[in-house]
Amino acid sequence: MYDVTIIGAGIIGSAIAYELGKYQLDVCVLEAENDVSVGTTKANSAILHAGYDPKPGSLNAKLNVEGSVLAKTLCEKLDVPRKEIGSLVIAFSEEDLGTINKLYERGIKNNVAGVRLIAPEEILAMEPNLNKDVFGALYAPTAAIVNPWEYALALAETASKNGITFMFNRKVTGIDTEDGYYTLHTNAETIDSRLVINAAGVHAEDIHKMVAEPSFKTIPCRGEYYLLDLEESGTVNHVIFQCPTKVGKGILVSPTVHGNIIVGPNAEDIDSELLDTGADLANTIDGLADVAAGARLSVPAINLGNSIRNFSGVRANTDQEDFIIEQVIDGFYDVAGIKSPGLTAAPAIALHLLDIMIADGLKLTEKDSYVDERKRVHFDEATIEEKQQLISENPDYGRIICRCENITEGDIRRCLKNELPAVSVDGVKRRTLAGMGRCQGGFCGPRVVDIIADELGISPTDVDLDKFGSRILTGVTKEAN
Ligand SMILES: Cc1cc2nc3c(=O)[nH]c(=O)nc-3n(C[C@H](O)[C@H](O)[C@H](O)COP(=O)(O)OP(=O)(O)OC[C@H]3O[C@@H](n4cnc5c(N)ncnc54)[C@H](O)[C@@H]3O)c2cc1C
Ligand SMILES: O=P(O)(O)OC[C@H](O)CO
Ligand code: FES
Repeated sequence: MYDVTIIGAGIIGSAIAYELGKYQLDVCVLEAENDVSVGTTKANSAILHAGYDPKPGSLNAKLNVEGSVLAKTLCEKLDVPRKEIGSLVIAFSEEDLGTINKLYERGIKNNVAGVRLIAPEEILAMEPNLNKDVFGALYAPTAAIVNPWEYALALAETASKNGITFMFNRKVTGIDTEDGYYTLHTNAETIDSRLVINAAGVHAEDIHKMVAEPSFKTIPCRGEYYLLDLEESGTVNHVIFQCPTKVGKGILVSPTVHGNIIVGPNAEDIDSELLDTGADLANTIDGLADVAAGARLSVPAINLGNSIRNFSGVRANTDQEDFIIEQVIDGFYDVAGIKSPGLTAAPAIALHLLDIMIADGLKLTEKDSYVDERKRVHFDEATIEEKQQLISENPDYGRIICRCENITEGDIRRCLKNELPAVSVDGVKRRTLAGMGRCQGGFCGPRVVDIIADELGISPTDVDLDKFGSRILTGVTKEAN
């Protein structure tokens, strides 16, 4: 019997697991897929929003601002790439000026540090490639960019080191309400748990309906992106937003923590039936055309021809305006409708949930000791002396596998043996960046498949690209000489 079971290992499930890992509790995380961060957490704009956008007084506003502050310390402690580059919301008309004034007032009410309105001259000095027709902008210096999957992984790895059990390829298919506990049915074993936390992203409504009548409706909303080559680095220096509309914060152009430029997202409601079919994450001609047009309004000369990847993510929007964080029935909690700024708010959402659970009677006793730090080893980021040391200890660090991103065999083999190891080519990519470069794995992909097969002791034909069963190879086409 577990004390607490968390359903879902996205940023929300991982942030909750990280907090619960500090206490004397038996906790498990059930994740339908084969890794942390394979849902919405892996495909978003990767912005830690400053917090001027949400309605003052909402949970969304409070947890956004708190989460953005908490992320600063957390990312330092857990060695997660984060850069506080600031954001600009650009006004292109008198009407837009009215909107950024309102956002400024919201920023003040929401206690966002340092927000100010700035004039065209200052904007163009900060961003020379911006449309010269700019009327003004809202500057929020505390907005940051982050590596979202590394963030979730860092929280989950730390939770795992603190004794939280992560069970992958465990889809929750039904929940029985017993006397004082729950029985969760999965595609494998059944799990008994006193308390249950529903952090299942776009599927939170399905999980909710396993124990209670519907109380919210999910309206999945797709956002599509371009990711530009490192050559385009410097196109913009800040996160460049346009004025938000009723469908979202609009199309942004922003650096990523790896030095690429990310462009997107549009906002298109999609049929719930499409979820998990692959069609939910499709890129479309119309969607990408919207993104391109939006990006060109902000940065007229943006070089979308130098795109190395298109991708899309699905927002867990609901018919409720705010995040849904509440006890549904005794001992069962929803953390649902976690749309944007969920990535930013995640650590604050975890603490808010714990406060609710404590008020409901959960007793927390801190462990005598727990891990609260993490250090990544990335050959490419090491000093010359550290590189020499790594190679002398393990010659695998002397062999570059991913030439675009300078990732060594040592980096790849380590992530296959680490806490919560990678089990797929994309799992390796999320942990090491191998495959993230200009050729998108065209060169390094086959070598990565071989290394995974070797480490896991399986045939290359059994190596997955991403989700369980997403095989890349079907058989031998020609024998090596
Ligand atoms: C286009 C887009 C842009 C965004 N940009 C930003 C941004 O810049 N900044 C920001 O703060 N926020 C942003 N967001 C929002 C942010 O990405 C989400 O709020 C956040 O990732 C939600 O995390 P999650 O853990 O709730 O969901 P997920 O990451 O989807 O995790 C839920 C997990 O539950 C698992 N699961 C589902 N059903 C079951 C089941 N039956 N059994 C077991 N496991 C199950 C899934 O496999 C999944 O791994 C954006 C979202 C989108 C779509
Ligand atoms: O379009 P929104 O409001 O869902 O926001 C998405 C990201 O946070 C910003 O691109
Ligand atoms: S060699 Fe790895 S992405 Fe190009």
